[in-house]
Formats: sequence, C-alpha cells, structure tokens
Amino acid sequence: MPPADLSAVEDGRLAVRDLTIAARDSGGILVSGVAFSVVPGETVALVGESGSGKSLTILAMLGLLPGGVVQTAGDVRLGGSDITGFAGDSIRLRGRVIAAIFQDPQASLDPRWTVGRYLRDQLFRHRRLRGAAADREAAALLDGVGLPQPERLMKSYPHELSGGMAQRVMIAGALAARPRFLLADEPTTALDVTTQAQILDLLADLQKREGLGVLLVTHDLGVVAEIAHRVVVLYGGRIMETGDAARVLGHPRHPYTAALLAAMPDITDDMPPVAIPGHPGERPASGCPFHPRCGLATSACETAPPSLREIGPEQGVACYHPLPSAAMTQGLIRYAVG
Ligand SMILES: Nc1ncnc2c1ncn2[C@@H]1O[C@H](COP(=O)(O)OP(=O)(O)OP(=O)(O)O)[C@@H](O)[C@H]1O
Repeated sequence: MPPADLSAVEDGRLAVRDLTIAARDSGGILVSGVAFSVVPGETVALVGESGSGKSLTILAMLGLLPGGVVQTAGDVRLGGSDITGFAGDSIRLRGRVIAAIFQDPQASLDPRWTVGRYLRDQLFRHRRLRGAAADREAAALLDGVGLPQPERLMKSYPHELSGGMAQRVMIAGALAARPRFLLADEPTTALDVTTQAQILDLLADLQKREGLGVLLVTHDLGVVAEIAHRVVVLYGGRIMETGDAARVLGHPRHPYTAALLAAMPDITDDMPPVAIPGHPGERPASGCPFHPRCGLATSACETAPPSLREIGPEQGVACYHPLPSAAMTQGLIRYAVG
C-alpha cells in the first residue's frame, strides 16, 4: 500500500504538469495537458491503447523525446524542483534519482559487454564503486532481482540470457543508481506470459522493499489490476480518467475506461470480450478524442474536449457523459462502446 499520509511525502514526488507535445513537422498535438504525480512507495500505471501517448509522456519525463516531436508546454518536477530538459535513462537531483527500464531489454544491453561489465559500469557511474566493492555490490544486485549464481552470470553476454533474465539484469542496473523512482515503459510486453508475471511480482516486491515510486506504462489493464495503486488512463494524448486503481477498474466512470475493460478477455465470465469499434489512430479534428468511437457521444463531445474534473473520492474524469457511479454492468459498458 502507498503511504497513508501522502502529504507527508508530497514534496518528494515526481510530477508532470500540463505536459503538451506536438509533432515537429505538422504541429499536430500528440499529448495535451497531461498532469499527474508519483510519490515514493506507490505504483502508478499509465494505461491506454497504442498511440495514446504513454511512451511520449515517459520519454518527456526523461528528456529523451525523439527528434520528430517537441514539448510545447508543461514541466517535469522532482521534489518541487523543475527538471524539465534534464536528459538520460537516469536523472539525479540533490540525491534523488529517477531510473528507467524499457520494453526490449536485449536491445538496451550492449552485446559486447558482459553482465558484470554492465553492472560495474553502472556502479562506477552512479556510486563511484570499483574493484572488489563493485563486484560484491553487483552480485548483491543480481541476487536482489532473483538471479541465481551471480558470479557465473557476471561473465555472461546478453545473447546468453533469456528475455526475463535480461530484464532482471536491466532492473539490477537501474537499481545500481539507488533510485527513488523507477519509470518502466512496457517492461513485460516482450516476454512470455509466465515471465511477465514473474517480472511484475519483482517490480511489486522492489516497490515495497525499496519504497520506490514506480511509474509503469502498460496497455494491459490486467497488469494495472495486479500491481498499480493508482491509474492514469490516456487516450489520444489526453487523460480520460484517473484515480485509485481498484476504484477506477471496479467502477469506471469514463466510457473509454469501461470500453477497455469490456475488451479484456475474462476467464471467470461467460461474456465474450467486446472489441472497441474503430481504431485508436482515428484522431478527430476537434472535441473529445474518443468521441468517434463512443456510444454515448453527443454534439457537445465533437466541439471541445471536456476538462478533467473530480468526480468522486480520488477519481477524476474528462467526459460530458460520465457513467453512473455503480455502472460496472456489462450492459451499460456494451451500450457505452456502441
Ligand atoms: N518520433 C515521432 N514523430 C512523430 N510522431 C510520433 C513520434 N513518436 C510517436 N509519435 C506519435 O505520437 C502519438 C503517441 O505515441 P506514443 O508512442 O507515445 O504512444 P503509446 O501510447 O506509447 O503507444 P504504444 O503502446 O504503441 O507504444 C502517436 O500518434 C504516434 O504516432
């Protein structure tokens, strides 16, 4: 569970405010006014279909936006200080560190470097450890992420590792910096189902053990249900719904969240999943980005995007027609998706 009194650690949080990102050539807005925060000791999931702006958001937080896009508004704050423009897969400010892991661990590791060299390099860069002290710490890090026989593993090259082992090595490398926050962009997508579950368990365990603030990017609501304390639902570069994960998944108020839930295969339910009509790539010229696919849309939805407003305890929704508070019935969700 996250700390009970979040205000006590408020000034230690990682936050984005009004984040807006545009395509450099067309000027098209890809992410618009996104704002949320993560405190140490909690896992926040950024969820949405392909193209909703999850990766751009996390890359902006790391100052690593690709060349084709530009941040046109907003800032990133760490412990109250503006870190917008700080760049790297780890960022340090006054002893607070943000570290990151990405989808394809094999691609992130240098094929010419052994695991030992990679970890020693991380430990030297972040903590000036070298020699026997670095070796001891590297072995401890590998042990901490559940990799047996660390001494042997230190001599292995990335191509000798399974996908799950490589992701554990990346996590060990990220932890070498002693981060307070870990940003994880689809860390399990490239892995088989069993390994996915193991890596999620590891992240949840680390979050508790190290008191980490974890920001997890995923398109999978099952992952959110499993490990997130809070969730931010993105669509078309805008926040659709946000709040306590159990509350949002149990009683979604935005038709898009409800549609995502209805599209999930559920082995405990006889109801077949209902695909969301249309395609997430369809971007309307105006209004709520979800309106062309939404069964509840009216002319108001085509005119201007609704702003995010508080709709209940720890729950916000950007919708002119939010679902009633106990609308978690298949019938209403089916109606919502048209
Ligand atoms: N380098 C780029 N140049 C131009 N447009 C881009 C670039 N990178 C992403 N986009 C566009 O920005 C939007 C958001 O992309 P983003 O990668 O953040 O989505 P995502 O939610 O992470 O999706 P996925 O789950 O597929 O990774 C998409 O419409 C995408 O086409």
